[in-house]
Amino acid sequence: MAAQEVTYTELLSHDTKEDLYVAIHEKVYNVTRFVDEHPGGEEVLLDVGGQDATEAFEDVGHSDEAREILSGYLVGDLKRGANDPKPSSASENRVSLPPGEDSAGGIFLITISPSFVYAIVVAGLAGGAYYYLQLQQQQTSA
Ligand code: HEM
Repeated sequence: MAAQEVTYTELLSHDTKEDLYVAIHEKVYNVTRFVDEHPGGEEVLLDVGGQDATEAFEDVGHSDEAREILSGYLVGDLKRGANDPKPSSASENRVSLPPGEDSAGGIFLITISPSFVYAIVVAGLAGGAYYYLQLQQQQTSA
């Protein structure tokens, strides 16, 4: 089945609560039936209705579940004409990032730093204990 194409002009015309399209990562979604269910409220969805919502969607850091919900409302690919706005640089960058790269970086820092601190504390304790034992030995042999 060939993917349906939605022109930018057509996207713009679906900007009301009763008929709401958004574009995310160059795909167009009909989120009319989702507006009332959106955990982030209807207002934010109406704000980006009929527009490219990639940046707004990604800035919030939506879950994989949110992305799955989204895929259920797919209409087709966004078709930009020569005079239509280009994707914002932020959305382009995000498309090229492997999914989860941001959070993976965060997890890496969290797992590295406590173990690093732990290693320093253990080394310090071991060194202190060794020094203390040496002192005691010197005292008893004297
Ligand atoms: C159009 C497609 C969208 C879908 C399918 C969607 C779906 C969801 C879902 C399922 C959640 C619950 C948390 C999570 O699973 O991440 C959520 C939360 C949220 N969404 Fe969206 N969202 C969409 C667009 C947007 C846009 C364009 C904004 C603009 C700012 C937005 C703002 C928020 C906010 C602020 C929350 C957090 C609500 C809270 O935790 O109180 N969403 N969204």
